[in-house]
Amino acid sequence: MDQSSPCLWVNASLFDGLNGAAEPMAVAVQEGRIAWLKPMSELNAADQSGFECIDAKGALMTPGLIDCHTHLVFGGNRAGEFEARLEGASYQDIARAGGGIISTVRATRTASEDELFESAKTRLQALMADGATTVEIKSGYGLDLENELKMLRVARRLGRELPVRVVTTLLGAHALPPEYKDDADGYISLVCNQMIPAAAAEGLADAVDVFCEHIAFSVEQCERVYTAAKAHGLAIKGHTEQLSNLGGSAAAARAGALSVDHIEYLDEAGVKALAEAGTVATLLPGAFYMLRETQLPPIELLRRYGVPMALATDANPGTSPIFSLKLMLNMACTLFRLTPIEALRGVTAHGARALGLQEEVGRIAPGLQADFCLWDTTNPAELAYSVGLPRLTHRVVAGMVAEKISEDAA
Ligand SMILES: N=CN[C@@H](CCC(=O)O)C(=O)O
Ligand SMILES: [Zn+2]
Repeated sequence: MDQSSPCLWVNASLFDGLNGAAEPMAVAVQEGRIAWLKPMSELNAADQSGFECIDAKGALMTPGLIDCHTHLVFGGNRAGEFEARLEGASYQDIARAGGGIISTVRATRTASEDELFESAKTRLQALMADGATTVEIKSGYGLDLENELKMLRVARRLGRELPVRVVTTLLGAHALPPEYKDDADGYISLVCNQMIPAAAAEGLADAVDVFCEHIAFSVEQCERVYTAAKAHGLAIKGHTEQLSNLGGSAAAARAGALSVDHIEYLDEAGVKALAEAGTVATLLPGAFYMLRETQLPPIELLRRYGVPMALATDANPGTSPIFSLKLMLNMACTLFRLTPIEALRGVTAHGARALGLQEEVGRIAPGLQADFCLWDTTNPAELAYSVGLPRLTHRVVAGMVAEKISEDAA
């Protein structure tokens, strides 16, 4: 991505990733990074020299949005499973009968790298059209060495070819592939001894994730994966407490996980463990909605213990075929009772923390990469309040206007 020439964005209604500003702000960008911020009332002529001035005309400026949990690369789709669930089958029943994740594994294994790239590109573009500038993408539908690496190569290529930062996560421990039926420990050995070393050696993964659940892997098996990941210098994350409480979140936190995700069944001991370890709780209201779950994540406890809450789409063909972070803002408020500002922090500052990128993206602050969005409103709460509007007018990545959707705002 090219670096931009020095730009001064003036008259912005700023939400900096944590809080809103009381008055219009000027934001200076140099060499793709935020150089400084100033209230408009303090801006003088000398500040502006050497900068190209762009008038935001009062538009809301937010950090570029961060989707810290997606499964964007996959073959086929699961519309049939959606229909079966509407007729009464549960996600767990479908998984135990060899459908669910395993049906996407079959379609992903037979797809070529180019086919996976093209379909994932369309999904990623949908997220970008909604303001995403950083997107995490997991493997997890290959479940053998060759196909897990294939998925990660596609994810890396998406980051190279599109104006968006892509963070990749190896999710070999997502489900038990048919070849290892009745030998989950043997499969975990494959993940630890072959997938993790290969993904690390080829620079294909930034982190390693697991699915800790009765229909997937035990706490002990997940701990083996964490140990191997850390030995190869990779960050760790977990799908935990989505369908039951196994204690997977506390185990992940003890191992130093960046985030634990889903967490509908998390209890107070688990919340305490997150607070002690500084692990982020990632909320995924899309899966909660699609599975018509009733168990709510422990939002009040997370607030009480000061655990940062990230928010993501979990975009995937089974539990969350939803490619809009803005819809997640609304769902986090309507379903989980987050405030609009908490929800926005979830897709900005706290989303960045869930990826270990808090010194790089997620806030509009000096030194960070200049990734931001302009919206045709002045009120941050409207991003969560309304679905379909307000419009994104500009998406800026590393100081460059990657998309200018409208002439109205600047
Ligand atoms: N919970 C496990 N994995 C995914 C679902 C994947 C699928 O059903 O294809 C999730 O995050 O919801
Ligand atoms: Zn997931």
